[in-house]
Amino acid sequence: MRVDVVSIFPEYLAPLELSLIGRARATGVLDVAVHDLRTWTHDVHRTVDDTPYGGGPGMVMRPEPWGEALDALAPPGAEPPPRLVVPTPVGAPFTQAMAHELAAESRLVFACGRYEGIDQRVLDHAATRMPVTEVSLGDYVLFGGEVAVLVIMEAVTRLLPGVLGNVDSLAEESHAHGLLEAPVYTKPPSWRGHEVPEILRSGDHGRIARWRRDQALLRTAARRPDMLAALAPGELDKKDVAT
Ligand SMILES: NC(=S)c1ccno1
Repeated sequence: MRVDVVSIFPEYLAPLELSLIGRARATGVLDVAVHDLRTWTHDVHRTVDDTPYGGGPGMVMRPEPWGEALDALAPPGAEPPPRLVVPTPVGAPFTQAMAHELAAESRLVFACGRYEGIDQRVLDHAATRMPVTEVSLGDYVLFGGEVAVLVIMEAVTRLLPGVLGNVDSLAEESHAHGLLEAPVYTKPPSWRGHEVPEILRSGDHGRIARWRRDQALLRTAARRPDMLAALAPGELDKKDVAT
C-alpha cells in the first residue's frame, strides 16, 4: 500500500517511522510519504489560509495549494486513483469496518486540515476524479487532522498482511464480530487477591470459548448496547449467553 500524507506540520507524522508501522515500511508492506502543503505555495510567505467568505472566526485553508498538491500526488488520469481521506469532525464515524475498507485500497492520500477547515471546493473537485472519504474519529474537535491520521494509519496498517505477527489476534479482538472482546489474563494466577477465572485454567477449550463469548456479550451489553442492537438477529442467537 502506498500512502501520501499532506500537512502543514509534517513533523507531526514522525511517529509513522516507529514500531510496527516503521517495520511495515522497512519491509516494503507499506510505502509512506509525508508532504508539506507549503511545497505547493508560491508566495514569499508560503500562505496556506485566508479569511472565510461570509465572515466568521478563524481562517480557511486556500484551495490552490491543495489543488496543486492533489494534482501532483494523484495526477489526473492515473489509474487506479487513490482514495482521498480527510479527517474532519463532520466526517462519517471511523469504525473497524472502515479500517478494513481502507486496508483494501492500493493507494491512500490523507489531507490534514487545519484552522476552520479546507475550502469545500477542494473536496468537491477531488471527488470528480477520485473517491473521497471524510472521516471522524469522534464527536470532538482537534487542532487538525494529523493526530487522526496517526490513529487511522495504525488501525489500517495492522490489518495489512505481514504486519501483525499473530493474525489470529485479529479474529477475536474487539469489534471483529461486532462485539467487545472478553477480558484477558496472564500469569500469575493470583495477584493482589485477584484470581484468574478458574475456567481459563481448566484446559477445556470448548468451555473456554463459550465463556469468552458470553463475557463478550455481557461486556457489550453493559458498555455498548448500540453494538448489540446492531447485531443481526441470527448473530445474537448464535452467541446466546450460556444458561
Ligand atoms: N474528530 C476529528 S477526526 C477531527 C479532525 C479535526 N478535528 O477533529
